[in-house]
Parts: sequence; C-alpha cells; structure tokens
Amino acid sequence: MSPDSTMYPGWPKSAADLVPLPQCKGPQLKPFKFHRSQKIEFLEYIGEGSHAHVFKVRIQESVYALKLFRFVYDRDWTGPTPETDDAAVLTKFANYSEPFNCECRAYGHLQETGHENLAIKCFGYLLLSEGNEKSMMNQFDDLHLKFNGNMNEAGLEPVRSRFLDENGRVPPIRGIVKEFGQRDENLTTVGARKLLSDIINLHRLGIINLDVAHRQVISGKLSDFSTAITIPHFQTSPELNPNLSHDQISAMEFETFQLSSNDYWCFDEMIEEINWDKRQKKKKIEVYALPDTQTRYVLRNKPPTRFYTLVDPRKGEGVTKEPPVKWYYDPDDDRLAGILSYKSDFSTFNEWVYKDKCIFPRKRGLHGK
Ligand SMILES: Nc1ncnc2c1ncn2[C@@H]1O[C@H](COP(=O)(O)OP(=O)(O)OP(=O)(O)O)[C@@H](O)[C@H]1O
Repeated sequence: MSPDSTMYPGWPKSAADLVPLPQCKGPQLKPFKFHRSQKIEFLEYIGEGSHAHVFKVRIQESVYALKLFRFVYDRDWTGPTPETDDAAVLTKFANYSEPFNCECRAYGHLQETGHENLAIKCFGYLLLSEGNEKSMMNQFDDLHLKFNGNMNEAGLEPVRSRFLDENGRVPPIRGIVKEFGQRDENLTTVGARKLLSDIINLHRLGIINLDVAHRQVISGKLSDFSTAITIPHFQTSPELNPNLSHDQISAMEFETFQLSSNDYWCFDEMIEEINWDKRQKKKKIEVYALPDTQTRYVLRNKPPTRFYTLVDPRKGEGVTKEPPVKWYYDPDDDRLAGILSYKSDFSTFNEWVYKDKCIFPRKRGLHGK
C-alpha cells in the first residue's frame, strides 16, 4: 500500500514513504522526526475522546502527549452518501474529513502560516511501529483499549482490517505528537478572552468546526482538531468542484456559516456552564462571543435583526492587526432562520454525494430530487 493511494497510510518501507499527510489539496503535516531510535516509552494513559486514546510518552529525552487515532466508523465523519466500501471513493472524502486527517490539515496550516501559537504545539505525525504497538497494548492490557470504532461503541466493526496490504497486514495506528500540557480546570476572564481571540484567529486562517469545549483546553490553548475543517475543503470551497449548481453553492455557503457560528455558540455555552459551576463565587467570566439576541433567540422568541459570525473563514484574511470583519448572513426563508436559531454542535444540513469524480452537497431529506 503506498500512502497516497489508500484510505489509511500503509507500513512505511523506508523514511521516503513518510510523506506529508494527507495527500490532497491543502495543508499537510510532516512526520515526527525521530533521532536514532524509534522507541517510544509509554509513561501514562491520559484519557480518551471519541476519536483517539492519548498517552504521556517519552521519546529520547523529551516528554510528549501522543494522540493515537482510532479507526472510527465511517458514520463518525463526513463521508459519502450512500455509505460505500469503495476505498477510492472513501479516500477522496477521508483525506479531508477523517479525524486524523482533519488534525493533520489544521496543524499543517498553523505551521505553514507561522501561527502554531494558536494551539497546543504539534511535532508531527507518526505511524506506530509493530513493536511500539505491542508494548503499548501489553503495558495497558488492563484497559482493554480498542482502536476500532468510537468511545461509546468501541469494537463493533473491524474497521481497521477492511483494507489489508499485499502481505495481509492491517494498517499501522496513526498518531500525532504534541506538547504535553495540563487540563485547564480554572478558566478565568483573561484566559477566556485569549481563547476567544484564538478562535477568531483560527477562523481568519480558514480553520473552523473546532468542537469548542472546556475539556479541549490544554494549558490555555485549544488542543483537539479532529473535527476541524481547514479551507480549502469540499464542504466550504466551491472552487474544488467546477460543476456545482447555484443552489449547491448556496447550500455550502449556508453550512459554512452555520459551522462557523457553532464555534461561537459552543464558546458561549462553555462560558455559561463554567459560570453556572462558579455560581456561589463572585468572579464570573464576562466574555461572550455573540450578543444574546443571537444566541438566546429561542428563549426570547424573537429573531435577531441579522445573523452574523465574527469572521468569514472563506476569505482567508489571515491574522493581521486589523480588527476582523463580521460576516452577515441573511437567510432566504424562515426555515433557514430557524436552523440558525438553534444551537447544534455540528451541522447536518448537507449530505455529500460522489459523482463524476467530484463531491456534491445535497440538502438532507431531498433524496431523489
Ligand atoms: N497535549 C495534551 N496534553 C495533555 N493531555 C491531553 C493533550 N491532548 C489531549 N489530552 C487529554 O486527552 C483527552 C482526549 O484528547 P482529545 O480531545 O484530543 O481526543 P478526541 O478523541 O479527539 O476527543 P473528542 O471526543 O473531544 O473529539 C483530552 O480531553 C485531554 O484530557
């Protein structure tokens, strides 16, 4: 299996096989540089999320966090409708939206633009060797770690063994090496203001769908990009498909707006939750991303005058000293306004269809039309 022709990168035969990933248009992440030995010392199991198990590790003399990605179910990321086992079709989508690739693309873009400081630092990807996998599994045998599926439904389907190489081997576990940090138990107003500014700057760089939540904040920074959409992306960028209709472009624009606003909704919700926990104490966090006329429309039963987010990520304006320019969106009808008025962590507005070697959006619920 060569790394560029399969859903998952295969076993490298030499260092030359460790190409920057993913192999599609847009940013890529370089491999982690091992010096001398490839030995990884697993120090501690830190925790898990929907997409990965995270360990504290030592490589040579340095300590890192190593995020080892699961082979998640196809339904857990934005893949083709209807579902397919066709590796070539899956790969077209997975390169952009499978969790490991989402994280590679986001970090790759932060590195190429010189804005690594907007997230916990990343040192590259690795493909876990058989020896390192074996010692990790033996050492944490009591945890019964599963690498197929997601956190709530682990191991139901043999995702990893779908695409074997010419020697009948499953692909290696993919990992991303990061700075080891600490959970931010006590977010303050200063920390929240900094975090909001980071989110705005990530949007200015064209990185959205950040799954903003308190658990993602490590040493004061966002740390998890396994759902991130980094532009150019088939969900946001009409230039990737010259055959889109006007309606399809509008549907993509709507979804991009929705996903962008979701990040601010999630930020505001995180602040509300923290403040609720602190309700006995005086020091509440006073930082919100959007005015409550927009985020609490449902309670007020009164639509905002206009919907906006703080940045149009499609512009790729970059991080500058100029204040960001708001993106106003005027929905064509009440149904769209209704969708924008309800918080949702992720969009389900479009599903994605593969046709004539291109990816097209289709509004959910319009099958056959
Ligand atoms: N760099 C780090 N340093 C220390 N701990 C970390 C680091 N990165 C992640 N963690 C811990 O590991 C947990 C899981 O990591 P992460 O959120 O990246 O995984 P995920 O599977 O993408 O999660 P999610 O379900 O939130 O998408 C985090 O909640 C955090 O507690």
